[in-house]
Amino acid sequence: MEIKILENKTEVAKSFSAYFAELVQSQEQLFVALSGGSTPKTVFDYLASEYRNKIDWTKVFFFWGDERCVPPTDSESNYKMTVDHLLSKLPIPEANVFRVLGENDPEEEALRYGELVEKTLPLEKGIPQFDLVILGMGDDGHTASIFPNSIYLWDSSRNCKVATHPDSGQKRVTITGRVINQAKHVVFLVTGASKKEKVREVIRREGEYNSYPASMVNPSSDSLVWYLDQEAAQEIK
Ligand SMILES: O=C1O[C@H](COP(=O)(O)O)[C@@H](O)[C@H](O)[C@H]1O
Repeated sequence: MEIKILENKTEVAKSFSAYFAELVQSQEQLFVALSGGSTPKTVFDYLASEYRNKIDWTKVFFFWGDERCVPPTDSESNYKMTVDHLLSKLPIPEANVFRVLGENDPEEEALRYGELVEKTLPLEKGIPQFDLVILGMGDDGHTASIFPNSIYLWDSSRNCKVATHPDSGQKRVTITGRVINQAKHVVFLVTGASKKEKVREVIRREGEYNSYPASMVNPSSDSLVWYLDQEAAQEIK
């Protein structure tokens, strides 16, 4: 595991964007699973303004690692956030964007999306292989939409499952552990002081770490990078 500690969210965005651009350049095509959350928003803004014309976006295929079960116009939608901050500003073909249909029945959509991922991506040991999975970590240690009270979803034999937010009861569609850990590269983007305790526990394997889904991320490729700002990294320095 590699840990990059940057000054602030903007520096995280800069550093990750440079890594992303290199990755696109090194491959003929790049299958990426995006996350929602606060840090990607800044990263997407940065990519859109600084890399709009520096990346061949026709080589990039966007999927989502998790989505809230709401229409694509809802302010809670991870897809909407990505459109507003990134996709609407890029010369990327519509056919390269594979959103989770959050407006559909959650169980049917989890099945459909899992099958879509399986028929579109290359398979490695029978499991769809993303080139890059981008993850966030919630203050409670959740990642994608696998929450601590439903950590069993991690080990599902399916590519996608329906998850339920523990407080709001909102349904989500999430990729499962087998897909995350099969990716060629996995990146965590985590910023802010509210994450510092879980960052320490997960990275140092301390306290209740094994009840946090984020601690199950361990790609078989061994390529795992944590992008942290100073605030999130306070307790591991
Ligand atoms: O609900 C979600 O939260 C996590 C973490 O988001 P953050 O705002 O606490 O950084 C995110 O990774 C996930 O995609 C999103 O749906």
